[in-house]
Amino acid sequence: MTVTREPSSAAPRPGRHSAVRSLLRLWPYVRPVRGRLVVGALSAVVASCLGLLIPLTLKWIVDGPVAGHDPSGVWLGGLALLVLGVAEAGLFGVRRMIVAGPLARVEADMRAALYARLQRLPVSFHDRWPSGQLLSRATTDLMLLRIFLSFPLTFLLVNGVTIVVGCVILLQQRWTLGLVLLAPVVPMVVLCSVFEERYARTARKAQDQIGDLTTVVEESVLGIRVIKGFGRHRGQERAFRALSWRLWETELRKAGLLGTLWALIVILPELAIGAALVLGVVEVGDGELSAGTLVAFLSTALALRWPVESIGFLLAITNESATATDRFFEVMDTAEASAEDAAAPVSTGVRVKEPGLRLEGVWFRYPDAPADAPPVLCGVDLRVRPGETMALVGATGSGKTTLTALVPRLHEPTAGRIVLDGRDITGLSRERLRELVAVAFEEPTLFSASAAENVLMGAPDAGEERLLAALAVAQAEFVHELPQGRRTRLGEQGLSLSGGQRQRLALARAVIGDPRFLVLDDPLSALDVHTEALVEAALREVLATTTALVVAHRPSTVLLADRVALLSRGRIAAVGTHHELLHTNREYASLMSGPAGPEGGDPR
Ligand SMILES: Nc1ncnc2c1ncn2[C@@H]1O[C@H](COP(=O)(O)OP(=O)(O)OP(=O)(O)O)[C@@H](O)[C@H]1O
Repeated sequence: MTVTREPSSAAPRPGRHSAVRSLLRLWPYVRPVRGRLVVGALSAVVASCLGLLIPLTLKWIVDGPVAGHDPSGVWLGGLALLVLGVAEAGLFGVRRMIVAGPLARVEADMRAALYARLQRLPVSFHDRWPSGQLLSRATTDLMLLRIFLSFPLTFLLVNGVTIVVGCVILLQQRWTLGLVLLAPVVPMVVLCSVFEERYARTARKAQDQIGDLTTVVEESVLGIRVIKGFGRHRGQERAFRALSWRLWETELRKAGLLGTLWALIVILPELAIGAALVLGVVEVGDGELSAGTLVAFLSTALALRWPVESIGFLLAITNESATATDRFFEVMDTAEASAEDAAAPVSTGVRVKEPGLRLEGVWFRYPDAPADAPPVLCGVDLRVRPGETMALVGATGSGKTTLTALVPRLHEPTAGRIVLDGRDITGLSRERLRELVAVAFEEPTLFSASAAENVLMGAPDAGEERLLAALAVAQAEFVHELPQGRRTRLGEQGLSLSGGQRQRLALARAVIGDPRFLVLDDPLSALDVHTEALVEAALREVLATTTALVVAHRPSTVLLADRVALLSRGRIAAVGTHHELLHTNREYASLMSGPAGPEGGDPR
């Protein structure tokens, strides 16, 4: 068995739009640099059209100075060719200089917008979307879009104009030969539209598979300890190889489609040029056409080869970019549709003059839970008085963590409401709610910043004194022993620390802001008995002035609380002091004394 997630199509996605409609959605990001893009495109159009003057100059040289044996005229013609070549190259260079910087800005702006949106998305969104899918959208997809804006977007226009101008020149030179050259246009248009549809599907598949692969790599790196500990590296390797194999197959299909299109796009015009050459030579032989005109005609046709041939390649990148745009906006749109505030039940606005924390008829079911699964919480009523510490006890899987996540609005209740100091939390701004409520989870997450920065996340404006006090409460003074003291940078996710050290830093982060409400999800589970006793002694002082809800598995943690609430089958089954419940409630007594609880869980 491997620990990889399902290929992701987990990431929900709507049906595909046309490539143009998808790409038009980039406009708000491209708008600020539109001037530069237009100037860049115009320079490239002028450069490309200057290239088309070269065959006309050749015609002048052949029919004029060469036919008239005029060496100075040939030199003049050569000089004109040189000037045209230099001007063409110079203008293409100018275009690059004009657009490179602004387009890097567009990419950075889009990435920043995506990152900001990801930060604001509800936890339920992150539960649903594999992280690799989000990573690949923020990196490879956005890079692809920058490449599209700087190259294919301009060159689809430039090559289109060049082909039209070239065709006019060809028809003007000799319309009969011109028609021969234009004959492949209709089959090529049909081919391109069939290709567009097929390539779009395959490109989408490949980009999603890159996301899946990124997820596997990310999970393997983050979970390297588990993988090594269980000797699962071969299984992981197999999973990775299977996914890369699938990606390889899709990439081969893409290459096959592109190869077929390219071959036809190259062969059809070559055949037409061959036919025109034969006809042209016959006409020159019959004296109906000058040699210079034939040279100019064929040079123009050859000059149009690259613009025509590149169309397949440009269409391919355009298609992939449309897919990348869809993938980018799938996240941005989901965010708009399911942003926390939008998902929140409408605030009743009722002000109850009652301090403390109250849960009223709270129901909750995870959005991605199976349809036949019962709700995790089924009408929870609980009141925590101001300054009181309420322990929340229940069997494993009874919904304690879920309940605590509702208070800081990491999830929204399906029904019912949560009231802090008489105000429905849905009526409080996010900032106000974060000021009022601090949380510490059983699985402490630290960031690759210094120990002090991690703690100060709980109160960015707190000074040195409060930082030291919070570290003392959490018995996290070990940070002073680190190589650079509390300024020591912690490794990724704080993995350079022990589980207990991480928990203590997370606890310090929760208490530093001196919050009115403290929600602790079994915050001492990784501590040894001695350290736990020290933290509890210090925490008692903090809890004396704070209204707290503390998930507890062990009697020692329960004893921190004034009262205990027993969560069972989605409801609060009993509330009382630890000793009252021990004597009056068999389920509670069994949970606290060790044997498996009634839900079959391990009460630890
Ligand atoms: N993101 C999720 N999506 C769907 N179901 C979930 C999700 N998270 C938790 N659950 C389910 O919700 C139920 C309650 O989980 P929760 O983590 O709240 O239990 P708990 O009482 O805190 O357990 P423990 O004591 O082991 O920490 C479990 O059945 C779990 O499988």
